[in-house]
Amino acid sequence: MKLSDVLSDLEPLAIKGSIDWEINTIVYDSRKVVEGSLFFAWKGQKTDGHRYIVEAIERGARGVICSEMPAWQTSKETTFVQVKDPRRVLGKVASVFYGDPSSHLSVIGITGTNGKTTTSFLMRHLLATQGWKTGLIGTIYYDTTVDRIPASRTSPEGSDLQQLLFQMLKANCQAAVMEVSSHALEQGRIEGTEFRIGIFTNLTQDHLDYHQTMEAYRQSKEKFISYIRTRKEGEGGVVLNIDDPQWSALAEKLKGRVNMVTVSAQGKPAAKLKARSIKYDRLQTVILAEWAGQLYQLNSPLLGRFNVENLLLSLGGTLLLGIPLEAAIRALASFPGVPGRMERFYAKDGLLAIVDYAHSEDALLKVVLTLREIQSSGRIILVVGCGGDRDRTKRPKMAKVASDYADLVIFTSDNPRSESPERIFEDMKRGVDSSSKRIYWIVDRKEAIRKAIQIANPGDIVCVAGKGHETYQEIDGVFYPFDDRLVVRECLLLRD
Ligand SMILES: CC(=O)N[C@H]1[C@@H](OP(=O)(O)OP(=O)(O)OC[C@H]2O[C@@H](n3ccc(=O)[nH]c3=O)[C@H](O)[C@@H]2O)O[C@H](CO)[C@@H](O)[C@@H]1O[C@H](C)C(=O)N[C@@H](C)C(=O)N[C@H](CCC(=O)O)C(=O)O
Ligand SMILES: Nc1ncnc2c1ncn2[C@@H]1O[C@H](COP(=O)(O)OP(=O)(O)OP(=O)(O)O)[C@@H](O)[C@H]1O
Ligand SMILES: N[C@H](CCC[C@H](N)C(=O)O)C(=O)O
Ligand SMILES: [Mg+2]
Repeated sequence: MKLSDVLSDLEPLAIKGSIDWEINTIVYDSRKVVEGSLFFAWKGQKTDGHRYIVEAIERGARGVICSEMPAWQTSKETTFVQVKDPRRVLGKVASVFYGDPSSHLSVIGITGTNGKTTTSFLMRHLLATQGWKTGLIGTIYYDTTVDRIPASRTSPEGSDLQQLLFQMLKANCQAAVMEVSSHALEQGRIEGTEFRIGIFTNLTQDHLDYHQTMEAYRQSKEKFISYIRTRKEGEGGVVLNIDDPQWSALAEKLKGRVNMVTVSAQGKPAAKLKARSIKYDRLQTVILAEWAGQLYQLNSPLLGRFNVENLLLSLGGTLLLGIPLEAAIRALASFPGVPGRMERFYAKDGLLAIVDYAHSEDALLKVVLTLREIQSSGRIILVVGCGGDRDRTKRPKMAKVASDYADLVIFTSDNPRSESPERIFEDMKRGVDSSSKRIYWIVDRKEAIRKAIQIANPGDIVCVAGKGHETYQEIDGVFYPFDDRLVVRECLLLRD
């Protein structure tokens, strides 16, 4: 494909050089440039991509898309196209370059603060059991059904996303399930992608380091609506969790304009799909759900009331795709779970340890409330920390939830990144009575987990929250190997 073929999608402000040459590949990182690349340069938070234009040209970039034309001349023959926002056009151009893959796939996007990964795994499982070959893009990995690569971010940059969708199409996938983060919506990473279904989980505090206010955060999530295909009659649709006040307001706004399935784990009468009763123990959850005036029993190995929300949302997605509800409900019983989400481990003496990914106030609250409900007499021992270089205001709130609801808390490190763990502790201490005898502060996460499992009695539950599936501890730009699940297993063995 030639540069001239994507020019209208670039919405150029100015062009210097030839547009009559074949694009080999589309790149936004100078370190990945190869001969014949079209390099996109934008001003980021850490650095300015324009600084790397020379390097990109030296590596073989044939064209540069930038927001500021360089003042200097290159000795090589390079085309410069000036656009208003290079990042926002990246996805669109890449979608044209890769043959508009999303228009040939049923793309199901999931957004919201918590539950995206869980709902996306559920959705893929449901589609797979109906014989749909389905790719997956999200926090844990990108799976094209041919390749599975660990994810660097929840929602990939525009050109990476289009390439993944293209590979899924090449592998004869019918569908792709994707987590859509608020960062992606804000930065336009999903430009050029057409979604058949959009699922909205919930909206609670997170990422205020990036969005500053909850209103800005909400607005970024709401942008997702405009990417959902509603052109043809009966084509696209949205699934909204109306237990969340933000999404129930959105449901009102969208009424009559798009196909919609509203769900409620709290059994709200206005919801189309709602839980009428929920029972669960340490092993499974049993839900009586109502749809179109009929009751259905749903059994799931997933633990926790919050997972009822995720289960109903995924069923809502399959309903919009025309999959019979009975078949989907049957399939849910065999769902194997999500790595690092309420993942259970047992010691020989019966001690239950749970590894979970709760790293926001709401998620942590939902998790400890679940543990309270399944715990009969023993204690809840919680190991948790707060991430560095992330929303500082959630730290005292997370610490308060931990100390209010758990019997014993060991606060520790969770990816301190460029911050000192002690300084993160200071922020957390604002939410708790740090002199409490029920609270320990141990920077070394391995030590913290070891202590929790060591002091636990067989009837207690130890919950290690925040890192879930992660296999590293990020300190000062270095990713040290670290896996809560491995450490927990190791410590449980030591109890024998
Ligand atoms: C806040 C944010 O979204 N940051 C991402 C963003 O950074 P940025 O635009 O500010 O870019 P930058 O690092 O300043 O660099 C500017 C440009 O120079 C380029 N560059 C840079 C160095 C070089 O040698 N050559 C070069 O060309 C970069 O590729 C980039 O195009 O674009 C970069 C390139 O794609 C990402 O690496 C970076 O992710 C950082 C690592 C990150 O931590 N992002 C997190 C917060 C994130 O995106 N999270 C969401 C939500 C998670 C969830 O809730 O599930 C996600 O979708 O993962
Ligand atoms: N529906 C829900 N409501 C509240 N909390 C939830 C819900 N589903 C999951 N959680 C909690 O949030 C944690 C993260 O869940 P999950 O990974 O599914 O969400 P996510 O939206 O993908 O998160 P992230 O944006 O960090 O990738 C879980 O480990 C659990 O503690
Ligand atoms: N997507 C989230 C993941 C947080 C995971 C937690 N372990 C942390 O590092 O805070 C983020 O990047 O903010
Ligand atoms: Mg996720």
